[in-house]
Amino acid sequence: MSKRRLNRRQNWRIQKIQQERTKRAEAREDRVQEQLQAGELGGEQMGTVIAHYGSQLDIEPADQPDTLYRCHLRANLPPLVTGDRVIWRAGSDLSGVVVAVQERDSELCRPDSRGQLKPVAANIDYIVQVIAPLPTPHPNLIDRYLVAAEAVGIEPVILFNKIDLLNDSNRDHFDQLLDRYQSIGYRVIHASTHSSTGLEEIKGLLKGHTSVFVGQSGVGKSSLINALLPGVDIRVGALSEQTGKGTHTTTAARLFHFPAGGNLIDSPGIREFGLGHIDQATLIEGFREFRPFLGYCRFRDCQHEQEPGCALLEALAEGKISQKRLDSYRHILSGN
Ligand SMILES: Nc1nc2c(ncn2[C@@H]2O[C@H](COP(=O)(O)OP(=O)(O)OP(=O)(O)O)[C@@H](O)[C@H]2O)c(=O)[nH]1
Ligand SMILES: [Zn+2]
Repeated sequence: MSKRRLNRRQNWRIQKIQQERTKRAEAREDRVQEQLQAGELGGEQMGTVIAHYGSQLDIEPADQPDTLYRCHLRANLPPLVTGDRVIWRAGSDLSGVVVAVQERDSELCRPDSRGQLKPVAANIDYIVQVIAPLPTPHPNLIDRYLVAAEAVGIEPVILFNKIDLLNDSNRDHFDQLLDRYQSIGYRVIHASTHSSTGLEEIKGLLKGHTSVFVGQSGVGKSSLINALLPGVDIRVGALSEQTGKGTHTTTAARLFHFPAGGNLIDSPGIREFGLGHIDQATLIEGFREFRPFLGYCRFRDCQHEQEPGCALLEALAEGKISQKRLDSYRHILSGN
């Protein structure tokens, strides 16, 4: 088949899918209108998006914790994500309709299958970056996560897990590494799920806030989450949904309540957050302690390499920023 015919055929298929989608949305909106006219819906109330399944959402009423209403969305609303705060109206049998969404304080985005950034969770207060003596963190990796958190304006917290694995040969290295972040102003918590160390401090920090846990594979995220959320098997049950084709595990984010207070939003996608592409301006501003010096170099296009009058190099000479962090910035910039 010619390329042109192939293209035409693809376009036709895409159009058809879009038409069907529109038709379904219209049918849903008709149903909502019917319910509204029949007076079947309760009054407006506040709620939170706990999870979403295609066109439907699980909404938790603000005054009825742990009860979920399977809701549709009014057609005029933008796509919603886990953590969104909404105004909704209850229908019968734990159903309902979302009628409005509140402005987000923050959002996490991930590239979709076509590489376009899409929000996956909203209203997050902390990005808890879990690191451990094993697998050994690459300093660049910590900085990458910090930059990613700074870029979305969410406070990062460094959770140093598996401290039971510290010994005389690695303790000094990690003390120095973490001191560096603490002196920049980041919160660092030491913990071990094996020896139940630091869990109370974590619970205290997370209380009253919504957090996500990120970090490389094997650092103990699941172990930590299971210790903080007893009774919820984070990897299985909670993340699966019933569909016509049987049960399948979705990668969509879900919000959980910690028994000690506060919320966790979790999904496999969120755990890997932060490793995507970042432009140069966002990258350098993501080094929090560099900010007071940015814009003060003699040359406007200063690359902070060896230029005279470089404010960043002066800050380095005066000990106001560390060589390690500057090296890390350069490494990430060069694509390493
Ligand atoms: N020594 C020690 N090992 C731990 C600790 N916490 C977790 N582990 C072990 O580390 C390994 C990885 O733990 P997980 O909780 O699965 O790590 P994860 O970060 O969820 O890994 P992914 O699911 O691959 O992202 C397991 O063998 C755990 O038993 C700890 O505090 N001390
Ligand atoms: Zn400079």
